[in-house]
Amino acid sequence: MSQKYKIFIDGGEGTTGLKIHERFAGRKDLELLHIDEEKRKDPEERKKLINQSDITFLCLPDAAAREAVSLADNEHTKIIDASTAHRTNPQWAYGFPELSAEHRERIKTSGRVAVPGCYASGFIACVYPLVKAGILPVDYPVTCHGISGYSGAGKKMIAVMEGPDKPEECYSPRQYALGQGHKHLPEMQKICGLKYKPMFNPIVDDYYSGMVVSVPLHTRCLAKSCAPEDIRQIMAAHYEGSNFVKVRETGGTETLPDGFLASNTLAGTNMMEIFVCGNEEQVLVASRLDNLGKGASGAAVQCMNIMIGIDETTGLL
Ligand SMILES: NC(=O)C1=CN([C@@H]2O[C@H](COP(=O)(O)OP(=O)(O)OC[C@H]3O[C@@H](n4cnc5c(N)ncnc54)[C@H](OP(=O)(O)O)[C@@H]3O)[C@@H](O)[C@H]2O)C=CC1
Ligand SMILES: CC(=O)N[C@@H](CCC(=O)OP(=O)(O)O)C(=O)O
Repeated sequence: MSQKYKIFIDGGEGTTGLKIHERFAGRKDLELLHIDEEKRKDPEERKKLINQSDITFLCLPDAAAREAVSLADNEHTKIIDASTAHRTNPQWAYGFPELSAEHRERIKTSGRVAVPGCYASGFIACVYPLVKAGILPVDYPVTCHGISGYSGAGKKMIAVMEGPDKPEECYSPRQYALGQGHKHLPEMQKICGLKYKPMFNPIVDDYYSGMVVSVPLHTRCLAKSCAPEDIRQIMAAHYEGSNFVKVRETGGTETLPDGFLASNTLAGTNMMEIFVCGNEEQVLVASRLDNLGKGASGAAVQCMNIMIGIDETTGLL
């Protein structure tokens, strides 16, 4: 390989940034640009490296991600942003290539790619195909439940959960965003084309990473009456041929040991699994993924691979 892509990870010492570093181990087609430890928050130094790079990853809080974009002052550098800052910005590609050929093409040709939120990835994976197929009406009052490992909240929560003064309540699952203002709601609604914001009930639990996102549906309120197997077939057709999104062969609880859908089994991978369970009246569509994998660093590297023309089936992730 003659050309090496110059890569800078802004926020490379954070949870998502470190996972991207891990994914790059052994990649001979990439040259990583390193920032001095003491200058890693210095806008001048970050600006220099951003503009030297072919591709910069932003693994930063939203405000710092916006600042980083403003520091890029050349036509060449492509930016892949893991934060929430640009996910509903029409000038940015939404980095979920399995949604449609148009999404994949936009990622391939864009200089600015926003990586989907972790819960948002799980939700959109379940809902987008059903809206597109005309099964889920856009004015359906959608509800969503999510359970995530604590790494989803980044370094600060990891320090609390793994520190010596871990509060007693952190040994239990904790529901949050109770006021229905979670930061992923805008992208969930916009990308799926829903008329109303979904009700979203996230729970963070006492394990490191992995998540399950589920969407309960009353079949009588769908555009046409659907059994779980009909919905599973729609999902399977949508994701047919996908390397990283797999729709489980059999619906119902048969695919799940003891009927439990564990949240941590895809940790460390870029995989997502879709399950369709329930009965003629009530269907549950659920996705399982790693919040740090397909929900963050895996998705970011997958987008980069698409941008530089690497075949997904090579397994470089
Ligand atoms: N964790 C997850 O599962 C997911 C995270 N994301 C998103 O990715 C982004 C990063 O998240 P995550 O890795 O979890 O967060 P972390 O808090 O673990 O890491 C953020 C990193 O950014 C650094 N940082 C903060 N401000 C600046 C600045 N001005 N200049 C340079 N570096 C800065 C922090 O420095 P310091 O080390 O000093 O704190 C830290 O190393 C966030 O926007 C998050 O919402 C998206 C999907 C999933
Ligand atoms: C467990 C936990 O706290 N999770 C985070 C979501 C992390 C994430 O994905 O943030 P992005 O918006 O950058 O995607 C939360 O609910 O805010």
